[in-house]
Amino acid sequence: MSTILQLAGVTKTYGTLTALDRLDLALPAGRYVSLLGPSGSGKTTLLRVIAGFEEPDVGSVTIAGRRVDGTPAHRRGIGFVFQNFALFPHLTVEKNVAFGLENGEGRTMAAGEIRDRVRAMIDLVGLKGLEGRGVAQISGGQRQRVALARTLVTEPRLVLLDEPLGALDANLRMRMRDELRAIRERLGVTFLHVTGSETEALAMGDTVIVLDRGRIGQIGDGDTVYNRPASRAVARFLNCYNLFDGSLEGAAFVSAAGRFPVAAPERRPVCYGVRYDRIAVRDPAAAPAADEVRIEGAFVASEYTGASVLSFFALPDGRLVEVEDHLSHRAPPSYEPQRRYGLVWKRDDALLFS
Ligand SMILES: Nc1ncnc2c1ncn2[C@@H]1O[C@H](COP(=O)(O)OP(=O)(O)OP(=O)(O)O)[C@@H](O)[C@H]1O
Repeated sequence: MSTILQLAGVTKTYGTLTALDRLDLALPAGRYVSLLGPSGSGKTTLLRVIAGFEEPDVGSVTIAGRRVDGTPAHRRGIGFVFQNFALFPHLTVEKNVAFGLENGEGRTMAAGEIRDRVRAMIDLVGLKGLEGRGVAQISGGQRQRVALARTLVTEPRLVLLDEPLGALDANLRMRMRDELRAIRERLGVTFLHVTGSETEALAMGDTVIVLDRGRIGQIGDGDTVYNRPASRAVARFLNCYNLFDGSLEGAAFVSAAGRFPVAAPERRPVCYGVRYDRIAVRDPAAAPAADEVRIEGAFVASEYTGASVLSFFALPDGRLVEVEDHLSHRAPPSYEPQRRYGLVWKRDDALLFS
């Protein structure tokens, strides 16, 4: 598979702050890539460096085999879609989409060809019939599609999307996720999509990149990142793991929450993680099976998140353990406030981080 984007040793500092730290990255062509990371981890800086709005202090940026650092943004063959997409309010949907083709540098496309390409793109993003509307007379989701069509019509090889769904309500956001994936597949280009939402990143990306303090914390398919986060920092960011700091003592990992038996680890772990949805809630009198780990916690509260229920249990030292019940698997749980429960998971479901 060919590489559409390659970064080698890219560093970007602002004064004493290192936003990107000797970052290496190679992206295969024709993929949906989600870029995820905590606030301040460098996501926007990375997009700006790729786009050419910022130059790296050190390192190179190569797009489709051509080194582009030092090349102005508009000559890099990249498209952008941002959250606050500024459409031209006085122009129609069709004119907005045509803008880049009619006004782009060095373009000499015949009017008929422009019209055909614009119409085809409007069709592709699902706006057929709205060509003549002003962009003030269409919905937020439709405006988002105009912004996308306007970018895609110039046939970029790489499209950078910075929180493009951030301004949409939850329902529309879900629909647009599917549409963005479908549109990308039809065009066969690479999308690099920055999102603050781990569920969005895991749901949308063929490849998921997690940035951690200006470096790649992990890159892999969504399943791998979700099931096997590469570090404590990545697991913490995914927001679906209970993490216990501690150390190995013989055949157990010992933390303030208890002694958890472990299989012999390769390296000395300093953190033990168990995913919210790997924990079963049992009667406190029930003994665990030989391959299970068990602690006790008092039920505090539950929170519905749509497809699942998240329940919080307080351990004796006051820290909270989170348990997720997927509603497709069973009826919603009902726990008694303050009552103590056994919290049980399989020993082999736990992850150790060194
Ligand atoms: N123009 C700038 N001048 C100074 N510092 C900056 C500038 N742009 C970004 N930074 C700093 O660089 C670091 C990375 O910022 P960046 O915006 O890339 O993070 P991010 O992952 O996109 O965060 P968020 O999710 O909050 O948007 C932050 O600490 C930020 O304060």
